[in-house]
Amino acid sequence: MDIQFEDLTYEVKPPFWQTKVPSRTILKSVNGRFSAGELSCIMGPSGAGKSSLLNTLSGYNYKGVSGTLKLNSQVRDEKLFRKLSCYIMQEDKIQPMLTLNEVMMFAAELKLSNGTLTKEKQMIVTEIQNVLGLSESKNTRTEFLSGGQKKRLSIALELINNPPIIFLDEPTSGLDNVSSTYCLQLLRGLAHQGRTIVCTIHQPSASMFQLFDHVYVLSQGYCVYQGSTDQLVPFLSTVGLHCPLTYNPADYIIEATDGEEQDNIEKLTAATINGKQSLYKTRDVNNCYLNEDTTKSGELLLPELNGNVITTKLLPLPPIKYKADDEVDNDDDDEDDVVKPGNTWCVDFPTSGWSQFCTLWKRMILQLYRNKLGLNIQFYHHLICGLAVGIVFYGKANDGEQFFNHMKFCMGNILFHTFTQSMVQVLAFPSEVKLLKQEYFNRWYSLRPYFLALQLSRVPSIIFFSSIYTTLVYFMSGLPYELLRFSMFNIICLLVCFVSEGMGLLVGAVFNVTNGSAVGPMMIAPFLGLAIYGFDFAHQVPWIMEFVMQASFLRCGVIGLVITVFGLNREPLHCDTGYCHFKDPNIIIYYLNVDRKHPYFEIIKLVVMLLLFRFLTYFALRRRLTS
Ligand SMILES: Nc1ncnc2c1ncn2[C@@H]1O[C@H](COP(=O)(O)OP(=O)(O)OP(=O)(O)O)[C@@H](O)[C@H]1O
Repeated sequence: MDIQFEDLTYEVKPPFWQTKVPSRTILKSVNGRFSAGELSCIMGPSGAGKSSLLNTLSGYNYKGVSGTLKLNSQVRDEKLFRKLSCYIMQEDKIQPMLTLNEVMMFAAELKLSNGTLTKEKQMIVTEIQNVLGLSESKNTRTEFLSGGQKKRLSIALELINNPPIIFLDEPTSGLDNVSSTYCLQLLRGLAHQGRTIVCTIHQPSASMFQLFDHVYVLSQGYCVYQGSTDQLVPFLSTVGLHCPLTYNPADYIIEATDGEEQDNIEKLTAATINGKQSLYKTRDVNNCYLNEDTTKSGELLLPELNGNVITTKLLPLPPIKYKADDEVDNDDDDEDDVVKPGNTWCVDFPTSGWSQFCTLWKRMILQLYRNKLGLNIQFYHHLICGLAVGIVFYGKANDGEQFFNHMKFCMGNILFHTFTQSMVQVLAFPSEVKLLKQEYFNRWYSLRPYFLALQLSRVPSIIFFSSIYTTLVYFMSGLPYELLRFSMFNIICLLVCFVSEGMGLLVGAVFNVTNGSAVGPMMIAPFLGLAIYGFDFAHQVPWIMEFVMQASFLRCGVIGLVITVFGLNREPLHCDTGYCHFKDPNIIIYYLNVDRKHPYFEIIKLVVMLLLFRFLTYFALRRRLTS
C-alpha cells in the first residue's frame, strides 16, 4: 500500500494563555510518497521535523495538520488507515512482569480473532519469534531483555496481526551498530514482502544507510531530498554539492542542510519541489523493487546474530484490497464496528469486548501476582501500620475520658487509607497510561474493557490488605466484638480506599509522575480541611459550610466511622474518674451533630463519589488517548 502526502503542513499553536507566543509551522507544505515493498527512512538534522512527519503520517498527530494524505492514490479514510497500520514508538513500552512468550500470547489473544485456536495463536507467535530471533529468550521476563531484544519484541507484537503498513520512530536508538544493522535488515526483509515500512533515523552509518530503499530528507520542515539511496549522491551533484567518495552520503546531506546552510536548504527544496520530485532507481514491472532478500524457497535470510544465522519461513502478507470509497465506515461509534466480510483488515477490534476484558483482566492479575516485591511492600505496610495504630490506641475505644483520642482514631484510619491508595496510583498509573496509549493507538482493544479490567483486577488485593489493617486496629483498640459494627467499620474503610484509588487514578490519568505527586496531595488537602472543620463547634457550623463539607469523601468516611464506633446502640463507655462527660456514646454523637445521620447514608455518599471519580478517570483517559 502506497502512502502519499501533498502540501502537508503541521502547525503547533501555543497554549491559549501564551497569547504573545506565535504559532509554529513544523512541516511546511511537504510532499512525498512511501511505497509498498520498500524500507523507507525519514532523515534530517535534529529538529528538522522527522518525528512530526512520522506522527502525522501515522495519524498520531492530527491537530494542526493540513494537506492531503492518500493511500494508493486515494484520499485516505483515517479510521480504516488505523486498522491497516501500526506505530512502534521510540521508547519500548512493553508489559512488565511477563515473559516474552506471555506478552506475545496476550497480544495474540487480543489481536487475533476469537475464532483462532490457542494452538494456532502459539504457532503464529512461535513463527514470529523465529523470524525475529527471539525464540531463545521466550521464557525471559521482559524487564531482563536487552535493548535490541526489546526493540524486536516491539516489532514482533505488532506483526502478530500482520499489518501492511508499519511506522517506527527511531528503531535503532539505544542500539549498538550490530543490533541496529540487524534490526534494519529485519525490517528490510519484512518490507520486501510487500509491506510499507517507514521509520525515522537520526544519522545512519554508511552500512545502515545502504539498507534503506528509499530516503526522505527533511530540513527545517522542508523536503530536501526524496528518492532511492543510490540516487542521493548524483542528485546532490546536480545542485553543486559534491559528496566525497569516502564520505557517508547520509552524513554529508545532514551536514549540508543543517540550520546554518540556508542556501543549500533553499536550493535542494527548489530542486525537489519540496518533495514533489523524487528520484527512483529502476523498478520491476510490478512497480516494486526486486526482492533480493527473499530466496526462491520462500525463506527469509537474516544476518548472523550471536553466531547463529537465522533462517526462517517468511511471514507472508495476505492479499489486501483497498478501495477507499467502498470501505468508508460511517459509523461514528468506534466500539460498535462490525467485521466486513471478505476483508480481514476492516475489523475495528478482532475480538469481542468481553474477550478483551477477560484477556486484559488475566494479564493484570498475573502482573499483580508476579509483582512479589510490590505485594510484600503492601502487606508489611498494612501490617506494620495496623500494629502501630493498634498499639497507640490499645484498649482506648472503651474509655469515656478519651474523646480526642476517639476522634484521632477515626480520622487516622481514614487518612491512612486515603494516602495509601491514592499515592500508589498517582505514582504507578502514569507509566501504565503510556503503555495503554501505544496499545490503544494500535487498536489492540477499546477503552471500556480495559477500564473495567483495571477496576476489577485491583479489588481483591485492596480488600485483602485493607482487611489486615482494619482487623488489627479494630480489635487492638478494644471495640466491641459485634459483627455488624465490625462489618460497617470494614466497609467504610474499604469504600474510602476505593474512592481514594479512584482519585489517584484520575490524577495519574491526567498528570505525569512529577506533576501528579504534587497534585495528588494538593487534591487531598481541601478534602482533609473539610473533613476536620467544625467538629468542636458542630452545632454552629453555617449551613453553607455544612453543604460544602458534603463534598469531602474524607468527611463522609470520618462521620461514617464515628457513627459506627459510637452509634448502633453502643453500650456506655468505662469511666474510672467518677465523671466523664462523654461516657454516654450518644452524647458524642450529639456533640458532633451527627445524631440525625446514619452510616448507610455515608456509605451511599461514598459509593456516589467512588463512581464519580471512576467516570472522571474514564473521560480523562479517553481525552488523553484521543488528543
Ligand atoms: N508539540 C510541539 N510544540 C512545540 N514545538 C514542537 C512540538 N512538536 C515538535 N516541536 C518542535 O518542532 C521541531 C521538530 O520536532 P521533531 O521532534 O519533529 O524533530 P526531529 O527531527 O524528530 O528531531 P530529533 O531528531 O532531535 O528527534 C522541534 O524544534 C520541536 O521543538
